[in-house]
Amino acid sequence: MYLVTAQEMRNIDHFAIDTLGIPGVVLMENAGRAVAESIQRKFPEPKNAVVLCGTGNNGGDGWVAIRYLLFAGWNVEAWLVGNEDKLTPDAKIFYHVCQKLTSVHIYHDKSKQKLMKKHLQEAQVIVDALLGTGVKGELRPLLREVVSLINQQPKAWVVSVDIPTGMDTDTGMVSSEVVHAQQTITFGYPKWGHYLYPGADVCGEVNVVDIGLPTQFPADLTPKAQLNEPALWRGYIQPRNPWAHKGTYGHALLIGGAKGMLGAITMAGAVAYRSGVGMVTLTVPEGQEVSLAGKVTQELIWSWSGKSVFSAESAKQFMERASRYSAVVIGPGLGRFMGEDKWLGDLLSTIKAPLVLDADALNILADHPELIKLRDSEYPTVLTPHPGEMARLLHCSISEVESSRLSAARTVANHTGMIVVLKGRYTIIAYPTGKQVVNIIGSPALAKAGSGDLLAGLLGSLLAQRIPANQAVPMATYLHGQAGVIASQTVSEHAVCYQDIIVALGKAFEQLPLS
Ligand SMILES: NC(=O)C1=CN([C@@H]2O[C@H](COP(=O)(O)OP(=O)(O)OC[C@H]3O[C@@H](n4cnc5c(N)ncnc54)[C@H](OP(=O)(O)O)[C@@H]3O)[C@@H](O)[C@H]2O)[C@@H](O)CC1
Ligand SMILES: [K+]
Repeated sequence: MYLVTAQEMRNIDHFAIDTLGIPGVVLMENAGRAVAESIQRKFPEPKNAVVLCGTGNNGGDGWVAIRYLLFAGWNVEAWLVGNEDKLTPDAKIFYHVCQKLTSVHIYHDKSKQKLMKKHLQEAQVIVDALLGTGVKGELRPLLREVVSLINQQPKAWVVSVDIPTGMDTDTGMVSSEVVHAQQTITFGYPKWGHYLYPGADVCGEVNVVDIGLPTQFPADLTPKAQLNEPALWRGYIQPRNPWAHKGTYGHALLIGGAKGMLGAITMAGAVAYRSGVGMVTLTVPEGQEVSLAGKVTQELIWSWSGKSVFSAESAKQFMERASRYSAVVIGPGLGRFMGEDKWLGDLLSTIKAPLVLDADALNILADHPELIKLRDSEYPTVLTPHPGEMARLLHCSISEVESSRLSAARTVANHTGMIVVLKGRYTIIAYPTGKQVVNIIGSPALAKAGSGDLLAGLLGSLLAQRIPANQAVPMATYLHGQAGVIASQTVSEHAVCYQDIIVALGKAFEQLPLS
C-alpha cells in the first residue's frame, strides 16, 4: 500500500476528481460514512457523540459522519469551529443537510466555550474533523483552544478524521496543542505523519479506509513510498527445490567478532542459517578463533590475522576466496582498530557481491566518507544504521535524525547510491532511486542488544540466496519485525531474547505465502 505526502494525496484527489470525473462530494460522502461505520463497529449501541468540524473538507467528512450517526439513533452534538462563510463548496453541501437534521453550534470565539465543554464532558465519542491534510504550520488560537478542550476529556473515545488536528501530514511534527486520538481513520492511503514520531504517538490505531480512490496512476502521480507488506516481495519466496544441495542456497560470509563481541557474529550466523542460506562462514580475528569454535557448530570459521581485533592488512586474505561468497556482511561485533580505513577500503573495492555494512563498519564509513567511492555500484550495498550510527554518518545529533527520519535516510541513500535501512520505530528503507518502503511490523521486544546483528545476518542470508536487494531488504525487515511480534506473544515482551527471535523466525517464514 502506498504511503503518501499531503501533496501526493492532493494529486490523487485531483486525478480522481478532475481527470476521472469522480465528484468530490462522492469521495466526501464515502469518507464520512466510513467514519460513522467504523465508530458504530466499535460502539454497536448508540451513544452520545460530539463531532467538531472545521471549515475545510476535513470538516466536510465530519458533516457526513454526523448524518449517519443521527440516522443510527446516536445523540450527536454538531459543532462548526470557524465561520460559515469559509466553508468549502463540498463541505457546505453537507453542512446544510446537517442543519436540517439537528442544530449546529458555531464556535468562533470563547463565548461558547462553556457549552462546548459541557458537550465534550457528556460525550462517549468525540470526532475530530477540524483539520486534515490542509493544515499549515502551528495551530491558530481558536483551534488550539478547542484541541485543548478535547484533550481534557480522559474518558471519551477520540476519533480523528484523516489526521489528528495539529499534526503535520508529512513530518509527523506536532503543534503545541495536538489532538491525542485513540483512533485515526484515514482515507485511501496512509500518510507519512501517521508513522513518524511524534505524530505516530498521537494517532492511536490507524485505520485506512477505501473511499473509492483509484489504485493506479500515471507515472508522475505515483507515490514514492510504500508500506512494507509481503505483496512487495512475495514472488521471491519459493518452496525449496527437492534437488537442491547446500550450494543452491548461497554462501554468506559474515565478518566481525572482535574480542568481547563474539556474540554478535554468532547470533548473525545462527539467524542466517535459520533464514535459509546454504552455507555460512564467520570471519573473526585469529586470536578469537578458539573462543568462536567453542560457540558455534554449523558455521564454518575462517580467521584473518589479528589478535583481539583485525590487523589492517588482514582484509587482503579475502582475495584468496573471493568468488566463494554470494553475499558479505561486515560489522557484527567488528570493533574499531588501527588501519581500519585501509582494511574496509580493501574490502569495498574487492567484494563483487551484495554487501551489508552494519555496526562499526558504518562508523568507519562515517569517519572516512571517501571510502564510499571504492565500492563498485554494480553490486548492491545495504547500510543498516540505527539512529546513533545515522547521526554519525550525517554528522548531526540523534535527535536531529529522529525528528527527520525520512530526510535522513533519503539523504544518505542519495549521497552514497546505497540502500539505507534506518532502524527504529518505524524502520525506513530508502533506495537511491528516491523510493522508500516503511516497515511498521515490529515489537518493543526487539529493543535489545543483538537485534541489529540478527537483522544483518538475516539480510546477508537472503542476499546470499540471490534474492535481489530491492526485495531482500524489505523482506528481511518484515521477517525480523514479525519474528519480534511472534516471540513477544510466546514469551513476555520483556523477556524475549535472541533465541526466541530465532525460533519465532521459523513461524514468521511459515506464515508467508509461498509463490
Ligand atoms: N476532495 C477531496 O480532496 C477529499 C478530501 N477529503 C478530506 O479533506 C481533507 C483536506 O481538506 P482541505 O484541503 O479542505 O483541508 P482541511 O484539512 O480541511 O484544512 C483546511 C482548513 O484549515 C485551515 N487551516 C490550515 N492550517 C491551519 C492552522 N494551522 N490553524 C488553523 N486553521 C488552519 C484553513 O484555513 P485557511 O488557511 O484557508 O484560512 C482551511 O480552513 C482531507 O484531510 C480529508 O479529510 C475527503 O473528504 C476525501 C475527498
Ligand atoms: K482531523
